[in-house]
Amino acid sequence: MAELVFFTGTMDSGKSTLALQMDYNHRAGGRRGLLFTSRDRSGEAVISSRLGLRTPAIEVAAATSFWDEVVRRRTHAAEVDYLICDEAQFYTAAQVEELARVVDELEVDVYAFGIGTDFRARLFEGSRRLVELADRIETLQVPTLCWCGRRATHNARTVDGRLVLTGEQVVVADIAGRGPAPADGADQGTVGYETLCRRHYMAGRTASDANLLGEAEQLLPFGD
Ligand SMILES: Nc1ncnc2c1ncn2[C@@H]1O[C@H](COP(=O)(O)OP(=O)(O)O)[C@@H](O)[C@H]1O
Ligand SMILES: Cc1cn([C@H]2C[C@H](O)[C@@H](COP(=O)(O)O)O2)c(=O)[nH]c1=O
Repeated sequence: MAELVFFTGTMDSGKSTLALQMDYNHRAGGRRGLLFTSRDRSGEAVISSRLGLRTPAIEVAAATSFWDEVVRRRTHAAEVDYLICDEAQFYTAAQVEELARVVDELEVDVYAFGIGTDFRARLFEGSRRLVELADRIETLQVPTLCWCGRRATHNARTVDGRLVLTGEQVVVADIAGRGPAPADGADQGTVGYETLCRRHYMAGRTASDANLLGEAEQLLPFGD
């Protein structure tokens, strides 16, 4: 029986790596699949892992129909056994519903990968629908860590290292300090992301706040 599985974790938790490993193993087992992504950080239609792997993928746009993509290939006698769907947080609820239909009516396995929540700790539309519809939800095994050493559970957006809570929901960028700053953040400071534990996310304390405080404490005029 085909299934819809949602693999989720914070940014940088290994989702794209796992997506490419799943594809590799299924392909090696003689199955045929299609790879999809949406707004990959590289700016290209690829699934890219920070471990250096990258594989071309079909870019998911607002008009993309997963049903049509599978049916068109099957009409031309091409088998499709599974779909790998990266950056699934960016898919619409209707697209996720279509993925569920592809599983149930076409018997195609769908493996979806994405972050759950945005920089305001609100579920993305695609992730919400996946949580609601998936047969299984798997949390990535290797935890990312907050600067304090606790497991990171939240994706904070930073501008010049400071946590921000205003802005567009979608701003494609990397963990702060990795990769080029996105063009739309160029004139307002450098936009990046940082994974934090809930305690430090709620307190709005990023690694650079902690460093600044550390430096400030070292400069305190003890003895005065
Ligand atoms: N140089 C490295 N050596 C070992 N592991 C690395 C290295 N660079 C990245 N990684 C691993 O890759 C993970 C990020 O993988 P990636 O698939 O890009 O994440 P995601 O898609 O969830 O954002 C990191 O959490 C880390 O475990
Ligand atoms: C939290 C958050 C993230 N994004 C973007 C930033 C990255 O381009 C992707 C996540 O990529 P990853 O492979 O999981 O590292 O999502 C965003 O647009 N808005 C947000 O709030």
